[in-house]
Amino acid sequence: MKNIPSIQRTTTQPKDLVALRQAYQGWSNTPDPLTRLTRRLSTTLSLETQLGILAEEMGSIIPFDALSYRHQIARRDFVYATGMGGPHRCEYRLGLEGVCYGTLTLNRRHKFSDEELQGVEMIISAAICPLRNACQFIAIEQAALTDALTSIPNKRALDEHLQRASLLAERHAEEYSLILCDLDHFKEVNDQHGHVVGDHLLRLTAGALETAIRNSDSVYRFGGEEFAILLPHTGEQEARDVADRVRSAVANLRIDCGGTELSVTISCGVARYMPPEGAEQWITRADEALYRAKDQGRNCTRVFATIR
Ligand SMILES: Nc1nc2c(ncn2[C@@H]2O[C@H](COP(=O)(O)OP(=O)(O)OP(=O)(O)O)[C@@H](O)[C@H]2O)c(=O)[nH]1
Repeated sequence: MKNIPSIQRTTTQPKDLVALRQAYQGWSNTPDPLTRLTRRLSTTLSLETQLGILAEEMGSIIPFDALSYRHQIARRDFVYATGMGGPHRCEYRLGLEGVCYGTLTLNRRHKFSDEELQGVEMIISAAICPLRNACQFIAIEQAALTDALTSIPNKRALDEHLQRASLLAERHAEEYSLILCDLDHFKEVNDQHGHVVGDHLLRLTAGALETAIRNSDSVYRFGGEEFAILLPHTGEQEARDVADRVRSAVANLRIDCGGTELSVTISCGVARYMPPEGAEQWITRADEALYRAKDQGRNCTRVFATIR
């Protein structure tokens, strides 16, 4: 027969198996602190868990009073700290192949000796690759939850947060409201001024929405020209006030289109979470309220009214 590769059977050499068994026993029972550290670090991609392991293994060799780590990953500050400080400090910028993966600081009441500092550096060298992997994992997770055009959380992030909000609302009898906002006649902006201006307007709108809300609220890009705002501890009336504030923030935006100034409006639909409905039904009710706002003239807010 043609085109069938011949498979050559190889036999395992008993001596290889013996060597493997010995290596495994050495590896699993190793008292070598660097092997133990890297083995433990390789079991997780959680940066927080890795830093806990690093602090434990470091502390068993070089005692310290406090260890802290700081890094900005995907526009967010990641901070880890354990123990209470001391006046003596050694600080390391963790770099690999020209990329920084955070700053590690150790504090102690007594000065670090040169031998101890060398020890810290050896431990960091062994830990840097797993730490880099954990940082990259956070960045990838963040990217999957972020809208590439506006850099605000995307629909996937909204779905996750709505699920959590509906659970919390039921467990703690807390009020949550959702606003869906949709730019009015956005197609005309694209048609008349082009997609570059349309994209710019979407970015400006995301910024205006973020500025118009409280720190505890969050904005998401829900779809093309549609945004969502999740408001914890907020009832219908308060949510309507926020929606009106958002509308006026968007109406105040101005885009210079080479001599002419472009301005836009946005319509908003509000729905308070009604247990025990799920996230999907909650969105559907906010969408119904938005549909009414569009249908009744745009640039207005409509609330899916509930009876308490
Ligand atoms: N520039 C740009 N346009 C987008 C993007 N996503 C969706 N759109 C456009 O947004 C427009 C939405 O149009 P419609 O759904 O008709 O809505 P509208 O023109 O805003 O009308 P109303 O919502 O009824 O007021 C379409 O032309 C899409 O192509 C994007 O990322 N960038």
